[in-house]
Amino acid sequence: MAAPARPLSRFWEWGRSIVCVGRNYAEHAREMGETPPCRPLLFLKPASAYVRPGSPVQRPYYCQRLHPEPELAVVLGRRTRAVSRDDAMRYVAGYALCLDMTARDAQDTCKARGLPWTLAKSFDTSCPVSDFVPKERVADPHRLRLWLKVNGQLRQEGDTADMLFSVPELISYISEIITLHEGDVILTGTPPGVAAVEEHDELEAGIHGLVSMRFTVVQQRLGA
Ligand SMILES: O=C([O-])CC(=O)C(=O)O
Ligand SMILES: [Mg+2]
Repeated sequence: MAAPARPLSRFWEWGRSIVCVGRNYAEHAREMGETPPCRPLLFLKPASAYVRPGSPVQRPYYCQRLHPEPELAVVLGRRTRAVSRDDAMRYVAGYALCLDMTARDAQDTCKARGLPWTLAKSFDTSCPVSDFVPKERVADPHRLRLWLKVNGQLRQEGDTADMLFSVPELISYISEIITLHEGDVILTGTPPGVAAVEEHDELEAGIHGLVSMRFTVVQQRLGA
């Protein structure tokens, strides 16, 4: 039998929407000087933000403070529109680890001026993505440990148990606003401990016992 034209194991090649949740861990909201939100904060990345191991992560030319945010990514398996919390998990095909690469200085400027976060969050290579983990390998997405090492040193670690809004709550809430499709992804927010990385740094991140990935940071140079 021919392989499916759009295998979920390579969702980054054809999935369309990357819906990101911000401040979904109270401690990260606080370290950003924000109060934990009473409903999920949403923003988007384009599909061109995906980058796979083997290619570098760019620090944009306008950025001095690039923060990698390790996050559990939920991959949808079919069209998901206004689903209830009780039904939501039936729409999940699997998971991945993504880095929500953030130009923190650009974000600070956007926040101060009341502007959207596009320059801070949506640039090329702003979504490094691991291999796909089928849902059968994850008994409970709220019992996972996320980690990030920079140049071999542990930089950030957190438990998905500490999310403010659970995976079914996020799917239900988002799907009432944005119709999701097979291969689309929800990034569920980062635990606390974010810090800047520099050109040539080696990033390694993963979900304990499930998946890991490596990337090198390069400086974007216009015209190069
Ligand atoms: O940039 C931020 O602080 C918001 C965000 O993406 C997160 O909490 O994961
Ligand atoms: Mg994030």
